[in-house]
Amino acid sequence: MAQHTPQELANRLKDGLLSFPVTAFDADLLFDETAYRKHLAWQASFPVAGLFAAGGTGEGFSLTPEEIATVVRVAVEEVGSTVPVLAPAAGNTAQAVRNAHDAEAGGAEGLLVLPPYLTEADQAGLEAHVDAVCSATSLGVIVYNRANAIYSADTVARLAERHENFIGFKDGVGSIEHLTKVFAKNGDRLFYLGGLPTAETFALPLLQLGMSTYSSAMYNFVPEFALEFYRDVRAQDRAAVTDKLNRFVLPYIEIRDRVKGYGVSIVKGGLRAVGRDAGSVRPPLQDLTEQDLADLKALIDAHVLQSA
Ligand SMILES: O=C([O-])C(=O)C[C@H](O)[C@@H](O)C(=O)[O-]
Repeated sequence: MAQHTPQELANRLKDGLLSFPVTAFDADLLFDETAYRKHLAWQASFPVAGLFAAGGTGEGFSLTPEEIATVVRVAVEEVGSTVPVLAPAAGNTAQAVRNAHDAEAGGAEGLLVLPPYLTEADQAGLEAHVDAVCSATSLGVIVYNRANAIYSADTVARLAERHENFIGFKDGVGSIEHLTKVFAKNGDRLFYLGGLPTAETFALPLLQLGMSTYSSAMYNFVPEFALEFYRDVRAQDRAAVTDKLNRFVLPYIEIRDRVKGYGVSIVKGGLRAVGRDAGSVRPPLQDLTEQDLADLKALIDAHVLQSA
């Protein structure tokens, strides 16, 4: 049973950093519950506003619906008493609705609707997809605007009008024009979170567009740095943000961009580099090469851990 109403959840999430934990796998790439619990307990020992289990960084797209239900249940058991746990609603509409039911039964506080797989989709279809998820649950629902799921300002407004439990808009595209339209039309009815790869890169400019928070993948392995970065963003301390971008974030995305899919792999690489291994990524992703991992470790050692 959720402890927050959808509006309470929105209020809690909008003013703090959001954690998107990796899903730990063992040597056979099966869910490693012990390692996952250990990772979550560490993640929740810092002041984050919410924890999104089996999101993008959590390789939700590589998990079966049964695995997603298990991962979410385990996250709620492990950290749900201290931080709200949100679950993915992924894939086709039937699967997303099933994820919503499982999440509610497992004690999650909210849902993130991930883009459906493969097919192109336009507004009426996307609206029907989100309608189905919102109607299937009393949990707060956030849509992830990315890839084949681009929600127009009007679609967002209609969904917000119809569903009290529709609470948030997460963006993974970064179109200033689109975000301006969505925010101008929907204002404070929703909260807005940045979800571009390595969201720190865009956090300060997106704050001006109404995005008061973001999903931090790097929070997985350098939580104190990520929280300090978020504080600098919210204080609009441009000098401190620029210093951290130059020192760590921009060299980090240079490594991330060496191979497609490294946006997730580099996070598991970061955990390996700081001695908190959560296993390999599942195909179609691939692990960092030895050289890329060594470069990442040197970067973390020199510019994050030294100054922590
Ligand atoms: O679902 C997810 O993991 C994401 O939103 C992607 C990342 O958290 C992204 O914001 C990042 O890489 O910082």
